[in-house]
Amino acid sequence: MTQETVISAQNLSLTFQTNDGPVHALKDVSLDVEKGDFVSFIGPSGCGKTTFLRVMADLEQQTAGTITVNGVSPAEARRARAYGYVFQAAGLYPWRTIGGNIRLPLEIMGYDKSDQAKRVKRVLELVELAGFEKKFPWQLSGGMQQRASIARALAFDADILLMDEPFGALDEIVRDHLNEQLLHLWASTQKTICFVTHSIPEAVYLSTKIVVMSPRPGRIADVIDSPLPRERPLDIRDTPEFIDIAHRVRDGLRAGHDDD
Ligand SMILES: Nc1ncnc2c1ncn2[C@@H]1O[C@H](COP(=O)(O)OP(=O)(O)OP(=O)(O)O)[C@@H](O)[C@H]1O
Repeated sequence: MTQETVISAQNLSLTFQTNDGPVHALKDVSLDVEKGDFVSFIGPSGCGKTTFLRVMADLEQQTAGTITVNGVSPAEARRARAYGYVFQAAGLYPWRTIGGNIRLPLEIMGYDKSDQAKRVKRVLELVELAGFEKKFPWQLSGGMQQRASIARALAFDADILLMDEPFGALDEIVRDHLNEQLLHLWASTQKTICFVTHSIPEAVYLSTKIVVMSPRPGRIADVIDSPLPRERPLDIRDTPEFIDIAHRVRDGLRAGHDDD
């Protein structure tokens, strides 16, 4: 099978100039993400996970190195609406209903009204918010708002989903369920997903590739190609294979800390 590289970073560095001096958020990061990969980025706070995602999304510019998204610059990929982005905070417009928030990118992209309605219904079911379409964000819990923001990023079917700790604020049962749903969605749509998390089990459960990062400056400490099958029931988390990968992630995180 020929692989198609969707995101390619070569010796990518990003240094923020601050009043307290330069902050080396990313240093010499090289990574290829293939079409259909589910890549998790895991590492301690401040290791540059969000910054890396923001460079992919053209929300930050690297200070050295190169990066392409779908073979073009992040700016061109953004203009081509190559990706949906789910932020840590839900970021819903308070004056729009949940349905209205999810519909917004579809309206901007010119989907017809009946297609908009179908898509809103489908993604609301996917995140278990069916029936909440007419509610306003402030009428939902924080976790439900985050699920709505995930629905919004799923609604327009971009090939790439960039997800920055989307499930961090959710309780464990809902999180497990959304993890399962996300895997189903990924398997059925063959999207490429880049996913930031602090959770080792979440990274191992979801990913085909786990990128372990270390701080100061943000570098890649380990890249683990998961040997787990793509079809994953939740109880795969009790298997020796799963536990082995989790150990390797933990070792990578620990090695990064030793450099401090
Ligand atoms: N706009 C900015 N200006 C200056 N420094 C920044 C800026 N954005 C991020 N940083 C710094 O860059 C480093 C990497 O930040 P980043 O948010 O990418 O880390 P992270 O791994 O996503 O952390 P967390 O897990 O806490 O979300 C941190 O030291 C942070 O303080």
